[in-house]
Amino acid sequence: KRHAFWETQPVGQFKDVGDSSLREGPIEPPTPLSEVKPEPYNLPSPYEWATCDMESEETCNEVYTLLMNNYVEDDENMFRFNYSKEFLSWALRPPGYFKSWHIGVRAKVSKKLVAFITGIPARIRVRDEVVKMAEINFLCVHKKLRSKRLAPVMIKEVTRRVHLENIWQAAYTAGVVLPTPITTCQYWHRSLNPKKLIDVGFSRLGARMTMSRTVKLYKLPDSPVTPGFRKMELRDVPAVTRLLRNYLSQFVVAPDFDEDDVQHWLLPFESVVDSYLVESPETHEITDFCSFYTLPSSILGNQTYSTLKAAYSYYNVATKTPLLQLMNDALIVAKQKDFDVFNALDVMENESFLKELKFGPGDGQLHYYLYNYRIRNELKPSELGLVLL
Ligand SMILES: CCCCCCCCCCCCCC(=O)CSCCNC(=O)CCNC(=O)[C@H](O)C(C)(C)COP(=O)(O)OP(=O)(O)OC[C@H]1O[C@@H](n2cnc3c(N)ncnc32)[C@H](O)[C@@H]1OP(=O)(O)O
Ligand SMILES: CCOC(=O)c1cnc2ccc(OC)cc2c1SCCC#N
Repeated sequence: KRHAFWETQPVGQFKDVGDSSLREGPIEPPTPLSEVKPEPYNLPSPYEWATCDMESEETCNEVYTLLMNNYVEDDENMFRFNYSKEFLSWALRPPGYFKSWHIGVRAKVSKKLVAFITGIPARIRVRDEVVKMAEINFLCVHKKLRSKRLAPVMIKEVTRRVHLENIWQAAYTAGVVLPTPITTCQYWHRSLNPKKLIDVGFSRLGARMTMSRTVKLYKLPDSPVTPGFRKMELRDVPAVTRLLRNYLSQFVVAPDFDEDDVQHWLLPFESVVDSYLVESPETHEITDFCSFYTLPSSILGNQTYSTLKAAYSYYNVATKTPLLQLMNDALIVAKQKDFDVFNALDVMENESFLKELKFGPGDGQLHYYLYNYRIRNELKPSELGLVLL
């Protein structure tokens, strides 16, 4: 069978695509908590479940090392994501998080961490419904344990633990096609250090282009051009929350951020997330906002370079400054911070600036999924207001 596991799950099935008789919303009703399986699913005998305490430096380090060696690689095995320990601790401990949703699999004898999957709670709005969901991420099975059907067991276990907290929906992304994407996005890349990207083999010199001509093509001013452009501070949380909630209301699927969420997800955190805003010099009103997160990648099989420093566009709101100018200022500060590349998905209004700011389309796609929630028709990326880490 094509998807032996996913065809058993309450997700949109390929055979249902286009069936307009199916209503939008939950696919299955909640189960009474007394009927949720109280004990963990069975693992193959050499392995055991382990709840990972991400407040523990040692455990954080084990998770970091597992992911550094076994997490997502691009199709050409040129890069592998290398989420930092600080990033993982931040990404997994938002307001209201559950430690029990940070799930590891260890070898019983050696106690070695060999697999991982996580959930964090989030309020996600789908059209007019705000739904409590789990955002599932960092699913990883050690390279030596692949293709043993471990992933379905891990997915069922995180599902069980989410159900125990009376949450029945989830959101997740993947580079692979599963039943059934709610939308499919394209990655775009803006070179900040074109020489390095050419040296590692990601980019190629354009026809009739010299290296110095290419460096000049991607050159940026030394500092942002927008008057009042500054780093976000704690005192800005209420205004940024208002700005962001209003902006995100236009999208079909978007997070329902409150001030605590904004303080966690968008306040600058060194080497993890950067956020800037425009405070009008005249009125002191906060009119615009931009942010990006730091996700390095290991460069596989290159003698000269070991790490790619990549910035990923996060949430951006332009109400007075043109979005093009705001994002160019984001590129300028990312270059100042020595990032090699600035990546963005074609979600929200990003399409309006990608080509003009010299982003090039990537060859990877990112599929978005909802678990136990049917969307009537597939969304356009521009209808999506959700960025998962
Ligand atoms: C109400 C709460 C609900 C919460 C849960 C919601 C759902 C959350 C879902 C998770 C969201 C994660 C989001 C996330 O973390 C972001 S996507 C990143 C996923 N991780 C990686 O790509 C890291 C490198 N790869 C690996 O570690 C392994 O290849 C993994 C572990 C990916 C699969 O391990 P394996 O050794 O290669 O494979 P088997 O164990 O033999 O299992 C094969 C089965 O797994 C299905 N598969 C493969 N990749 C998948 C993926 N990325 N999502 C979902 N399913 C995936 C595959 O279709 C097949 O099922 P099928 O036979 O039906 O086709
Ligand atoms: C230079 C442009 O490519 C990347 O930044 C990059 C870096 N590391 C990865 C690790 C795993 C990986 O697996 C899909 C992709 C990358 C990519 S391209 C897609 C992410 C973006 N933007």
